[in-house]
Amino acid sequence: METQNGDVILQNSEKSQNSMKRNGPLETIDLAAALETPKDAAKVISRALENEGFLYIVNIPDFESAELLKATKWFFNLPLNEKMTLARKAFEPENVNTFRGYNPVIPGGHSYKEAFEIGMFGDFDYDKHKKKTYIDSRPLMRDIAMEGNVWPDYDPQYPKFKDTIIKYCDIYRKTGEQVLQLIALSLGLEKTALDHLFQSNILAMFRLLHYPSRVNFSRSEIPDEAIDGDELITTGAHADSSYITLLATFDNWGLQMQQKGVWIDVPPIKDSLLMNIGALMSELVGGRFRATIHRVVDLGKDRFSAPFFYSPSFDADISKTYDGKDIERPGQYKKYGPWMLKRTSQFKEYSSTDFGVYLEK
Ligand SMILES: O=C(O)CCC(=O)C(=O)O
Ligand SMILES: [Fe+2]
Repeated sequence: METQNGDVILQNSEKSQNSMKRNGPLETIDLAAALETPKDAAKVISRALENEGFLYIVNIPDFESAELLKATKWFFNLPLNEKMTLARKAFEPENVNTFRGYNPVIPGGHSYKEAFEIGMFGDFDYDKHKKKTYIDSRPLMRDIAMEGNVWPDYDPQYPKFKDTIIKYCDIYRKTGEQVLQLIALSLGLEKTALDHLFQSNILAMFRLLHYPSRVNFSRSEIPDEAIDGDELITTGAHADSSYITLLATFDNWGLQMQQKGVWIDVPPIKDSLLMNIGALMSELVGGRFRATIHRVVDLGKDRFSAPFFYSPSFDADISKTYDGKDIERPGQYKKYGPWMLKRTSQFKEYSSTDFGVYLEK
């Protein structure tokens, strides 16, 4: 397997010079070239999303994964008590940030990771927080979704953390905007046809991840659900929820995607972002594109990654497919925000979060 994987990574780095060709098991698009020849890139995107459901994006202006990795490692290296000052309220009841911030490792599940999550609404605003609307003493979902970000204290040893993260939010977001237009083209629409979903106040989420390894744990400390044959799982099999996911895996293996029921390694490619789509985007395109199931396995060492979930505005209308057919779904949510919060509240990390009982539809 190692030789085979080694071959794949070699092919990938060779081919990344050469845009829009088949790239080992996955397609690649060159983002800078896609601006020049968007129709060609759109064809690659639709072929990839109809088949594997994953592709690489390379040649992303200003994207240097080493810079982002440095910031990611710096954050997770902070002492736990410092990180806990940024923890979401569910993990640290004295804190006021409910939706964005730090998620510590939760022992005992297939998911074994810590995360720092950043949204698109600037810094945490304590005055706005105090003015939140409550119904039966529970905050409105809309207010939670638009919560700002908490940041670690300024560190003169590494003053660039916040600026670097904001810079990468911007790079990912621009990449998302460009990819969305390529997707619109690939559906035979005008390139700006889907832009209205992402007009303002987008609920995109940037997530830094650190997976500590459990390989040296005793068997009794590892839950059965984290074991699949020889593999130790650190993020269980799932499809992403929302629209477009852009993922930096840095130089790490560990990501596996399911193809025809078989788990396939997704090799790292330097300075690339992996792209896949979530279940909602799959619905929006009438099932034409796949929201591919994937998981992460324990590599026997610390693993870092940085996904960005490029998600639309709270009020984006999710009731119809791109070609105007009604979408039937449990709960009949018509707007993205309530749908997303309902879905998020079902995840273990959010099980103790109060998302409010007032479900706008
Ligand atoms: O860490 C990774 O490589 C993948 C993470 C992932 O699938 C997710 O956060 O949805
Ligand atoms: Fe995922």
